[in-house]
Amino acid sequence: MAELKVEGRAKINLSLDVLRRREDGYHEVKMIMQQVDLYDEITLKTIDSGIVLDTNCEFIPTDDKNIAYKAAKMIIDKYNIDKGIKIYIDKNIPVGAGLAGGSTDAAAVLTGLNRLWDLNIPKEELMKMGKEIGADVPFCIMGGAALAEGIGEKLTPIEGLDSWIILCKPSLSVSTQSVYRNLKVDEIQIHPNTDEILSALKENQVRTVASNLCNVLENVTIEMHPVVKDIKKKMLEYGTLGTLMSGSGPTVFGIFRDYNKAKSAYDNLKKIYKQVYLIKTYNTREEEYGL
Ligand SMILES: C[C@](O)(CO)[C@H](O)COP(=O)(O)OP(=O)(O)OC[C@H]1O[C@@H](n2ccc(N)nc2=O)[C@H](O)[C@@H]1O
Ligand SMILES: Nc1ncnc2c1ncn2[C@@H]1O[C@H](COP(=O)(O)OP(=O)(O)OP(=O)(O)O)[C@@H](O)[C@H]1O
Repeated sequence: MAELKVEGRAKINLSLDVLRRREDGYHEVKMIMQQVDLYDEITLKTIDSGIVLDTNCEFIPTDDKNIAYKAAKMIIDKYNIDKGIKIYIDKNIPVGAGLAGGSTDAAAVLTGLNRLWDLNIPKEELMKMGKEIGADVPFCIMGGAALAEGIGEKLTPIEGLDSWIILCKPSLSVSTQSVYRNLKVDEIQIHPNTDEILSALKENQVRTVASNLCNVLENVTIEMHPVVKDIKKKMLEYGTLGTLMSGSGPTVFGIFRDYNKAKSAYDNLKKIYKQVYLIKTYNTREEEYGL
């Protein structure tokens, strides 16, 4: 039986601005997304019929509530596939962390099944399908780094950041919906300078990117979970160039140019927090794999 392994990478938000609340409850955003080299490994195996999902992670559903399952169902229904699929998710990305862990699994299933079953679905169509599953899914399909607008689905590929990243997640999960719900768009005090970050990225000016990091959801999550602020403080104490909460949180990332400084900060954070990762940004786009 045909089998394929696909990697689904996590993302961080170098900036996240919210422009307005829409009638449907979603928010119009303007954000800079960057993939990082922390990934779930998804194994896809063709079976006679049905969708079977299994994982090494006790915190995610294995039925149709798993968005990777939803992605497979969407492909099977839309393209009248007369086969089934067995999905195994080897999870490395923390769950409910602001790192698009679920979205990237769904994206990996969409692109993976397209390849496994030679469906030749254009990338734009896969991204459209992805948007129906979640706002972060189209970016996870595109990969690399992008300016994201609309609800996050209008993507412009950009020059990515080349640096070491430390991710530090406190032992709690955050519901993205509750963070957006608690955001008062009219009362946002400081908005990111998105253009400044974009031009710094073009020149690979890591320091300028690091000093302009800004996420308007950060204070909402800090209000609920002050530990996010503590981690940011520690990151600065341990020498990061800049630190920010990713997405709706609660994961905090820190940017480092120098590996030795990053390693020393990692060792120190590891003494306090359980989920700490030292990784690099990831800038290879999926076109380079011929997906
Ligand atoms: C916080 C980010 O991760 C930043 O990249 C995204 O904006 C959220 O992306 P996501 O988790 O893929 O979002 P979805 O799964 O589509 O939506 C989860 C919930 O977040 C809220 N949501 C999401 C995206 C958006 N632009 N506006 C919103 O208000 C909605 O209440 C929605 O019910
Ligand atoms: N394949 C999946 N991986 C992780 N979580 C999933 C998956 N499918 C469904 N979920 C559910 O989605 C919720 C959020 O998980 P996820 O890890 O995607 O959050 P996140 O990292 O905050 O994502 P985002 O940054 O896109 O908001 C969890 O409650 C989880 O049970």
